Amino acid sequence: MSKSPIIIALDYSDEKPVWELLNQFGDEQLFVKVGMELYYSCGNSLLSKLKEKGHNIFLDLKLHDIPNTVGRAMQSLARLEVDIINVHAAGGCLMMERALEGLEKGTLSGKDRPTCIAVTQLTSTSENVMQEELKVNGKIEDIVVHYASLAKRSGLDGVVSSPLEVPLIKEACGSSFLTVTPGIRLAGDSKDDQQRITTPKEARSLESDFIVVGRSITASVDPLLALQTIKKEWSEGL
Ligand SMILES: O=C(O)c1cc(=O)[nH]c(=O)n1[C@@H]1O[C@H](COP(=O)(O)O)[C@@H](O)[C@H]1O
Repeated sequence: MSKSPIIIALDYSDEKPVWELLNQFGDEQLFVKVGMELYYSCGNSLLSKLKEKGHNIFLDLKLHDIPNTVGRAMQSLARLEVDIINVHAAGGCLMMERALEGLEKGTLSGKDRPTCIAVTQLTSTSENVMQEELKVNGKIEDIVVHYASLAKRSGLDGVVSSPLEVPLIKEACGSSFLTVTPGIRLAGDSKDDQQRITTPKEARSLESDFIVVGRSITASVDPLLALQTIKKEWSEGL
């Protein structure tokens, strides 16, 4: 089964709106993202139901702790058999290496290890905030590429970044190093709290592997039309 390049962020705090949204897409097998808000409310039972429906899952918990804790947490999470899982690259190489080891240990025999990716700089972070609040000096694209290189060196499969940084990441880490890119908006949509954004078409042109889309679908008056528009734009971005 080929996985959809469009990952729908199910940013809800209970199950009801999840099924109200997904029912609008009929029997289509989707790639969905379960983040902290939904996972902390609905837990593993929801993941099982999503899998039963044939959906692919990105479990977005953005682990960031000491290497031992992250490694052991990943060992537990591996048993959930999700497709993608993530950490913060800011935790450093040892933490990312332990994350991967934990995932490998926890993956049930005969099953695939979840793809493990690292968040570089959140798409809600502007260069100014990164420099002034986080006291990370440099240009944001250089920092993103640096974190991507650390993730690659640690053996991870890819990173989360804005589409804007994808060409530089691919140049530094190779074309097969995965880029999963939130910060996606259709023309005319509100930026909300996002800072580094593109349209789906621009993201494809910049060679993102996957786009993560939340509010452009979930807050739309017509989520089905929004998804169709995103798919059309994606196909035009080649
Ligand atoms: O890891 C993520 O998925 C993520 C990383 C990042 O840098 N920026 C980011 O927006 N995300 C997630 O992507 C989704 C974007 O949602 P919208 O802004 O509504 O499209 C949210 O669920 C965020 O948690």
